[in-house]
Amino acid sequence: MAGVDYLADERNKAEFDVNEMKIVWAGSRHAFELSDRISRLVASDPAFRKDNRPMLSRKELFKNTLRKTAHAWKRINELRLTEEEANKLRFYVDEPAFADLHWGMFVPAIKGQGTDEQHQKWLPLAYKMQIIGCYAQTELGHGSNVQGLETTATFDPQTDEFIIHSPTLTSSKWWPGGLGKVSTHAVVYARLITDGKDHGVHGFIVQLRSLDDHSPLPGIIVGDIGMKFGNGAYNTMDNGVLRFDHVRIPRNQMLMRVSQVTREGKYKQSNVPRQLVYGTMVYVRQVIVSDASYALSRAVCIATRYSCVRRQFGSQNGGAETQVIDYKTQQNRLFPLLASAYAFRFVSEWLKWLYTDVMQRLQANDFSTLPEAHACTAGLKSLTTSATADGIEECRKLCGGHGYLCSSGLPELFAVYVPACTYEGDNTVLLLQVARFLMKTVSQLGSGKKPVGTISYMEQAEHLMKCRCEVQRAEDWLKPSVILEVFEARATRMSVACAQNLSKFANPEEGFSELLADLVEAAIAHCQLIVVSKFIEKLRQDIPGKGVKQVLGMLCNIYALHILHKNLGDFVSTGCITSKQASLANEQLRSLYSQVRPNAVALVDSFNYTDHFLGSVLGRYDGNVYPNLYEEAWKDPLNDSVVPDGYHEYIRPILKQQLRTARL
Ligand SMILES: CCCCCCCCCCCCCCCCCCCCCC(=O)SCCNC(=O)CCNC(=O)[C@H](O)C(C)(C)COP(=O)(O)OP(=O)(O)OC[C@H]1O[C@@H](n2cnc3c(N)ncnc32)[C@H](O)[C@@H]1OP(=O)(O)O
Ligand SMILES: Cc1cc2nc3c(=O)[nH]c(=O)nc-3n(C[C@H](O)[C@H](O)[C@H](O)COP(=O)(O)OP(=O)(O)OC[C@H]3O[C@@H](n4cnc5c(N)ncnc54)[C@H](O)[C@@H]3O)c2cc1C
Repeated sequence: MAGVDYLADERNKAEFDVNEMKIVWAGSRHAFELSDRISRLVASDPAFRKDNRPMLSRKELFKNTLRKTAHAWKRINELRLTEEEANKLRFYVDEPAFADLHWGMFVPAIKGQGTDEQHQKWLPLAYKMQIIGCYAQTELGHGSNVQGLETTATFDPQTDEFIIHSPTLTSSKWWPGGLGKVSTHAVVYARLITDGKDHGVHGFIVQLRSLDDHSPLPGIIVGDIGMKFGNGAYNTMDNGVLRFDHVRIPRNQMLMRVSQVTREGKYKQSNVPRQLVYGTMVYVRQVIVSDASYALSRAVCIATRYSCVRRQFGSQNGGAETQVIDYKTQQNRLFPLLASAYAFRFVSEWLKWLYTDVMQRLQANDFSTLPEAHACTAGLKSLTTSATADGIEECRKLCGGHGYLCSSGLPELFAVYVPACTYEGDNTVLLLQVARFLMKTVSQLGSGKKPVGTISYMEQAEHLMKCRCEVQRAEDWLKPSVILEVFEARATRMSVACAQNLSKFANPEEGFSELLADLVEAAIAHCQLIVVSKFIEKLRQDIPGKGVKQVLGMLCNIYALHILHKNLGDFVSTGCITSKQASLANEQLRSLYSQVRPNAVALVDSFNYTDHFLGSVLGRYDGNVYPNLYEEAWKDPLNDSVVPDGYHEYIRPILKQQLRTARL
């Protein structure tokens, strides 16, 4: 029956104003209206259809992505969309493509590492997409260890050029998105060599393909690295391989904001930190945290709606069976993910603010907050992408068997999302960067250097090392001050314990290697504290709308207490809480699940996702799952004929042979 809302009862149960929550989720009324308008624009345009993706061959899939990107670009220009609107359009088209790397990495690399002159030359071309670029850093032999890259850029003073060369197989660039088949240019990271001296890795703008016929330029070998995990999924992207055979580029194509090579071949460094060469990664990690909240919220939306539609067991006297969302086990798996989606959304908003602030300071040559920005973006990228990848898979399981069907939208979402744990920095490697930052902070305690920003809690280290949690009743766990203190105490104690263990080693690097696993755990504790504290900060703001703040308060407590429950070992072994307090936290968590339950569907409606964007029969807004799931099955090309191709060659002979055997 068209037009019936099978989830209407669920929507009527909501205790808060959904329209106001939509604005909180979007970030502002402006952001909500923009997002709403663009999502409808995309959903109503048949050119952006995506339901056939898992069925397409790689070539068809890729060509389809080219077509969609060209169409998106046409619409962006026709409608004169702003950058914010264009970015939303890209988001709702929901198909990884070369343009992501062009806008998300190539342009920011030039902006962040180029000089004014280089901006003037390259940015107008890139903004009009008259050149298309990618970010060619990773090689076959090295990704995490950027300082270990092997590609060389040797200055030739005779011709005033750099010679870009791939000296070994392992120096082949490997993975850059958009490189395989599309990019005309790349920012290539290579070891700068002048007068026989190696100055380490720097960025260079290199043209790869002819702007006339797209053929690779002389000395360049370039192609796609092959199929990746999952059908459809990230295979819309042409991740590429690239080799250089003594390719010459003019000297002014080295990105020269951080350091320069003069006409005479002299190497000079500006008074900006060398780490700015890594600046594009900081930018993208911050974008990835925001994407994590969107990917997780999407999976949670599907699993929540479907859990209300799906019924199993519990029918009494012929009445309806139990909605699976009413099982406490389902709630215990689903609601922390719902809470995490909101938590990641708010922490990503804050991270965006932090990034903007750092950028403004950099303009004014204030580099003081760069280490914290690096630690926060690295740590939160790691924490949120790992939790999101696991969360999407959990949502698939929460949908039972039907979650395994492509039409649930969850397999493709998982396949497309899971590389986020690796790209832009392997999650463990990034946590170790946080750990280094923590160890440095601990070692400076008492030196007079005040820890600031997200690490300022360490200023209270003396208190946090010995404080006792005051919880006596389950409700005490609802106090933000209580939650904050135990998270701060746990993070401090884990960091200090690592620092004490490190000090037992004569060689600090040897100690660091030995303690890697503990260091990663300390880094996770610190990052979880950031997420919890930013959620609490959000709740201190004025949030209008009936019941909105209250229900967000429940989610904040669920997020914190669930983390506490999952990491009881840390909290109890560091003496931050007692086992009795742990069981009170669990009791409070159960009560919070019951309070959130009537609001569950409204909380996922607040994401304001169209059915097109969700791409899931199970997550449909109207909850009309079964007829649509049934219909969807018949669309599979395997059902085009009643008798399958291959019957005569393979099935019939077996059947006949079995008949003969049976007669014997
Ligand atoms: C239609 C059109 C629409 C148009 C619309 C237009 C709208 C716009 C559209 C927008 C769309 C966007 C979409 C995006 C999609 C993205 C997709 C994803 C693609 C994925 C791309 C990638 O995958 S791309 C490669 C990333 N590859 C890594 O990620 C390597 C990790 N590996 C390292 O990152 C380093 O190698 C590692 C480990 C730090 C060791 O670094 P190292 O060897 O130097 O060693 P150390 O650890 O000693 O570090 C030395 C000192 O540097 C400090 N430091 C280190 N990093 C720092 C940093 N970043 N910033 C500051 N400081 C840093 C550190 O804290 C130390 O500081 P100190 O000395 O003071 O202690
Ligand atoms: C889909 C996708 C898109 C990508 N797009 C781009 C792109 O556009 N441009 C680009 O330049 N690159 C790109 N990459 C490459 C990506 O950035 C790297 O793969 C990533 O940084 C991880 O590096 P790696 O592959 O060298 O992993 P490795 O470092 O080899 O990791 C292997 C294992 O070793 C562990 N490990 C490594 N070092 C340490 C250490 N010091 N301590 C403890 N454990 C360690 C890791 O935790 C991991 O478990 C992309 C990758 C993917 C998957």
